[in-house]
Formats: sequence, structure tokens, C-alpha cells
Amino acid sequence: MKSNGYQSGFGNEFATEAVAGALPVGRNSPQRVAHGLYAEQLSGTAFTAPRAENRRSWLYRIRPAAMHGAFEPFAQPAFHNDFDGGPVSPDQLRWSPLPLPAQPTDFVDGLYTMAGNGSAAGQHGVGIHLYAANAPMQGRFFYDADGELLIVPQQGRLHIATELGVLDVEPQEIAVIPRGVRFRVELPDGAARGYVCENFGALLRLPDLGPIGSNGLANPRDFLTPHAAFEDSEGEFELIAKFQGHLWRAPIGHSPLDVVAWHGNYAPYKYDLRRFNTIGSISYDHPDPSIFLVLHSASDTPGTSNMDFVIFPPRWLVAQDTFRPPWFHRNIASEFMGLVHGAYDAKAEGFAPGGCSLHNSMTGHGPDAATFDKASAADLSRPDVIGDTMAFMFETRAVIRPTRQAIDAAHRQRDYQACWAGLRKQFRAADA
Ligand SMILES: O=C(O)Cc1cc(O)ccc1O
Ligand SMILES: [Fe+2]
Repeated sequence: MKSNGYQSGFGNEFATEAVAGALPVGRNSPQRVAHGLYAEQLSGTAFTAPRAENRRSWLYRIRPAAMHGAFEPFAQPAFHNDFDGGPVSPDQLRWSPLPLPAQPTDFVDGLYTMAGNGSAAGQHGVGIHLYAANAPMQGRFFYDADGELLIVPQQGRLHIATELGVLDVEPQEIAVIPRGVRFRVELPDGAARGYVCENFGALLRLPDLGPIGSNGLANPRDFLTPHAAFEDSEGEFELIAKFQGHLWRAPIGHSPLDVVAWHGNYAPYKYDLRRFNTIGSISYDHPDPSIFLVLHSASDTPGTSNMDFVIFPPRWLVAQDTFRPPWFHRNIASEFMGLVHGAYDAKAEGFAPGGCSLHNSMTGHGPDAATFDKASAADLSRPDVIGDTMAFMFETRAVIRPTRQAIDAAHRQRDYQACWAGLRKQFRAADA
């Protein structure tokens, strides 16, 4: 399926048709839809959610979504939401990149669950997954009924054909697929690796800007939603569903990517992280990393997110009499970090693109010894430019529970704590 291009604006009321005249005018569900299409509503929030949060779209499609065979359990044991059992270690944890598969593996088979909290049933928390794939999804479609998917590619482009149109994304861009939307992933570069945050809670949205004003951080017009694009194909296909933490498979005799026209505000979108307007200190000190917030999922407590998606993009550091990299800290929130590109300014070594780290609530962390030494001696009369970098954080209010496979993984760095071991005692009771 080819892209028909994009419409711009975060959460807009879009209207798009791949065949002229397919969209009804002035009503959603006419007695007979033009071109013999079926009308179907897809709601992403409660019908009665406040207007500013209400999300739904109307789809005009060749066959209704109800048409498929019975679901049976589908085995993909690496992809699940089993992060509930057992005690969680307060250790700092870090992993090297997930190796690319040796056998042909598509996006669904290449998903690998690292950690998470909450549950689909409780409608709060997140699942945190990696993917490593080297084959296109063929005759296979997937949807996640448990949460929206925030996909962060790290290596290789993704061609994501969805019910509502096509998203083409590359590393340093992100894609968001709403809960329930069916899609297929193809890999234009042959292999791909990245991160997925499965958000069980409130839909992702842009933060308020407060005193920053009416512009800045991620600007709404840089969010792109596809125009309608459809395929009209029949065959022996399969529909994979993720429902209540488990995977299911049903036979389907046609492509479910058969939406010829749609309108509404519940739709996939992409965003180029390089467009982020980064705001920081131009006097002294390093602000809290909430200044790097791209999108957040609110919780029921004002100001305390279910999940914050934060990035650490290229930027200038100019602060005076200031330790410029991230400071040492312990936070109430829990932090899962990944690196899309380059190097992260708090870690001189060991945090590779494709790798990840987990610093849970109240676990001490911060710059490694090499970074501390360098930044403590840096010449502050000149600005530093941090180029060639794109790190990110999925930050949650609830503790992030690693899965058994993540703890046991060969690519977990069992010596991670050693990165702080070289921090020397330098206390002097009387400064000379
Ligand atoms: O590197 C981290 O752990 C993330 C982080 C960055 C920062 O600039 C300040 C606090 C923080 O948690
Ligand atoms: Fe941190």
C-alpha cells in the first residue's frame, strides 16, 4: 500500500478520502454509503468524555471489521504483559542492544517485552517492549486492544500500513498507532530495531506549556496523520490481536486495511523528533528533564503522568558555574531510557544506540565517573554543543517491573554499577 501523504496537526478533526465522493457529507451513517462502502465508528475515548479529550473516527470501508474467523491463542512467548510477579530489585539496570534475529522474523514475532507496570485490565500503566525484525509482515495484520503503541525506531525504516493510511517512519521519528487500529509493518531496509511503549492509560497528548507560552517543545503542526489509503485484496490472511495481555490469531479472508475514506480525530500519527524545540537554561543550572517532554499520558492525579515521553535531543549548553550534564538524582518517578542515535551526555560509554537502562523509583543514578570528571573540569567560558544524539525516556509514576527474560537476558550488562565505582572521595573538611 502506497502512502497518500499526510495531514498536519495534533489531534485535529481530519477528513480524507482515497476515492472521490466516498465520504458522506453532513452525516456519519447514511442509509446507503457511496460506492457500496460500510460505515463503522471507532471510538478511542468514552462517548461522554469531555469534548477536548473526546476521540473517535468514522471509517468507510469495503467490509466491516467484524468479518473474520474465530480467535485462537497465538504463541509468541517473548511478547506479553507478565511483569507483575515477584519482588523488583532496586538495582540500576542496563542492557546492550537486542541482537537482530538470525531467522526470518517479522515485527510481531520480533517484539520482546522488557518491562512494564499496571495492566490493560486496569487501564493504567505501560508495557515496554523492544523489537528486532528482518522480514515484512506477510498476509498478517495486527492490532493491540490493550493500549496505543508509541513506536520509536532505532535502526531501519518502518513502512506501517494502517487502516487509516500509511506511516513511513525512520530513526529519530516516532509513530503512534491508536488502540485497536489494525496495521502491517514492512521493512524497507531489510532489518529494523527499536522500542515500543504500549500505553494502557489515557491517550498520549501534548503537554500544556504554562509560562513557556503558545509555542515550543513539540509544536502541534509537526504531527502528521496519513491520508486515507486502502487495499482491496482477498486471500488466506491472519489477524493477530493483543487482548488483555495475550495474543490471539483469527483467519481473515481479506485485507482489513480496506478503509477507503475516514473522518475524525482518532488516527495514527508520526512526529520527527528533530523538529523538537528544545528549551533549557540560559543562565545557570540544568532544568528538570520535564522541560524535554514530547507527549504524556495523564493519570487521575493532576500533574502526575501515567507516562511521560521525554527526549534528550541535540542542544547547546551555556549555563555558567554549572555542572552541565544531568546531575546525580533519585526520583519518585521510574525511568526507562533508550538511545536512538549517537551518545548520551551522562554516559561516556556502555549506553549504546539500541541499548536501554532502567532506574526505578528512588534508585540513585546520574553521570558516570568519566562524565563527572570531564564536566567538572570543563571550560564554561564557551558553550558546549551536544550534537549527534537522540536519547529518550519512558517515565512513569509506577515502578517499572522488568520481565524475567529481561533480567536473565544475555545482553544485560551485569557490571553496570561499575560505571560509578570510579567516583573518588574528594571531600576536604577545610578548603585550602
Ligand atoms: O539521565 C537521566 O537519568 C535522565 C535525567 C536527565 C536529566 O537531565 C535530569 C534528570 C534525569 O532524570
Ligand atoms: Fe534519571
